[in-house]
Amino acid sequence: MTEALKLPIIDLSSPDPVSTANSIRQACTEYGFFYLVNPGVEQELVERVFAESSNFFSLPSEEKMKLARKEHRGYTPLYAENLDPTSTSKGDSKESFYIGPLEDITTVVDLNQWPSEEVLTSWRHTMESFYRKVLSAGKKLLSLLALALNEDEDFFEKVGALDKPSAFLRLLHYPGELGSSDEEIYGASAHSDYGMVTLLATDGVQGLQVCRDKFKHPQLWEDVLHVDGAFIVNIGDMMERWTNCLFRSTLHRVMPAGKERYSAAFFLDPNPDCVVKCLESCCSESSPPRFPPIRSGDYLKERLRLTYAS
Ligand SMILES: O=C(O)CCC(=O)C(=O)O
Ligand SMILES: [Fe+2]
Repeated sequence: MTEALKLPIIDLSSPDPVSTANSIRQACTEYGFFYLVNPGVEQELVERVFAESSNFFSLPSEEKMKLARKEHRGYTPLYAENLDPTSTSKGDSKESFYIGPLEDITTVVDLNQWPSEEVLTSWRHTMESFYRKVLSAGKKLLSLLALALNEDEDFFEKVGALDKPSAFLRLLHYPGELGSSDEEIYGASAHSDYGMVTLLATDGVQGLQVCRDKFKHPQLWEDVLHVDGAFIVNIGDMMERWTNCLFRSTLHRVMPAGKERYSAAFFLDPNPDCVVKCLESCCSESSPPRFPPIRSGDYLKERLRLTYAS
């Protein structure tokens, strides 16, 4: 039996940054998860993203495999990924599509892969609009996270995290029918996110669960219900390092719902050259840094290598 978790609700449009930052601090220390309302991304756009996502995932497998993941952009088929290295499962029952930074074409080549415009005419435009809007919500949220950590609101800019951030939009599709199997198959097996912060849009089909205490046995998994118009935000491991574990990167997973499910996760991670080093306000003589400083790009590369190793 699982119970639904009542996560805190943070309003990104609140005119009072100080009280919002206080609420964020509490949410991140207690849960590492919260709902973000009024993110400045229209519901109509979110619905179009899911409709276009469905158009892509409905294409024949050979078509999708033409855009197979390269440079961490493009399509990953069912069972390609096992997020829980301790599990022997054949992989997660999800397929996905990654879209990386939308570089200014005058300065850097676009490494993204896009479905043919003849087949999916408005697909790229929809995804680019969504990417830009969520990135802008994420940057605003990071200024509040900085305040929540007693830093200046432009802290993440000053340390170089937001100069060409490593921000990846991942469209996810969990099929409804899985066929029979002896092994336990997860939509997404238990994991914590690797980076700074994740903003997740879900389509209303249940499945996401969190485990607030990973050391407790047996583990208690609680449902995170969908809230219309809200993003589900969670703290990633890199932010946990930055804050010396003050902010929690919480274990989560997606259970098969017996019903098809779409979601879109936006992983907002620092520029690869940004060095993640314990914040002064988060360590002391009695609580020294638990992790050495690390270049963000090196950390993420290793985590991704392990995920796609098998
Ligand atoms: O699809 C979801 O609800 C969660 C996906 C997720 O946790 C991830 O991709 O890291
Ligand atoms: Fe995740």
